[in-house]
Amino acid sequence: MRPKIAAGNWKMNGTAAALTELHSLATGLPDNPPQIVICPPSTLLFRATDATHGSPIQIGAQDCHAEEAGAYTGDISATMVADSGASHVILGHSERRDAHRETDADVQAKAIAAWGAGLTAIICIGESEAERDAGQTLDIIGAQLDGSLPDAVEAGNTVIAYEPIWAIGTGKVPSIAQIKEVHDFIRARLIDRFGAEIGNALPLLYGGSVKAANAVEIFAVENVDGALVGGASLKAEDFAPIVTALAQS
Ligand SMILES: O=C(CO)COP(=O)(O)O
Repeated sequence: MRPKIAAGNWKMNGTAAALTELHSLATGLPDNPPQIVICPPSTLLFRATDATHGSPIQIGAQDCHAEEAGAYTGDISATMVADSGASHVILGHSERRDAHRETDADVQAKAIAAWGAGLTAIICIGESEAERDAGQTLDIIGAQLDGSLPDAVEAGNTVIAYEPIWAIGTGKVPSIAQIKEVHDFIRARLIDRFGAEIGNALPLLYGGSVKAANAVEIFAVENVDGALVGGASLKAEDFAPIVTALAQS
């Protein structure tokens, strides 16, 4: 059985005042909560792990460098992320692939660094609107998967997040058939490369304008094991119903 995962990506949002959202979220969880991973900005990592200590909420970073230490002004290493008590790290988010020119090879190197520090890598892939319109979605997704995932993937060290770029922060969500098509494709590609045991064990998250209002139908899709949520993860009152929908799926 694959774990169900409700992950929140706070992006560049949140000062110390936002830590109260973690307390609120922790006190309102359903009886059998899924895995919950909140990824605040790196300035909050240590305090977020303190704030969620003893609760089922886990903490993740939004990026890490591929090197363990060195002259990389402004970056943080996987070792530093793990030192904060965080358990996960998002890698290859489309905003970093775009604004920071991250390539599949960069993402692959970062995943290896993340695993070396004991972190679970949440590896993001997704097509642009132009690529979808041109009928290239599965080619793009396949190439990103092939290039971003290292060979040494294991069931417990990696989560894949499918986030169509055109659905991020836009309120536009793919149809259920489109989500199913891509998730089934990813599952088949993973099984093809890593074998049935690992390929079937890797959790696949959908991301892009997930809200309480659409969570139930998205979580009903086969091969959707949870969500990577941006805007609706910032407030406990918005994220809690998504967590509950996943618990009940
Ligand atoms: O990019 C996302 C999560 O990583 C999705 O963001 P939104 O949920 O705000 O569309």
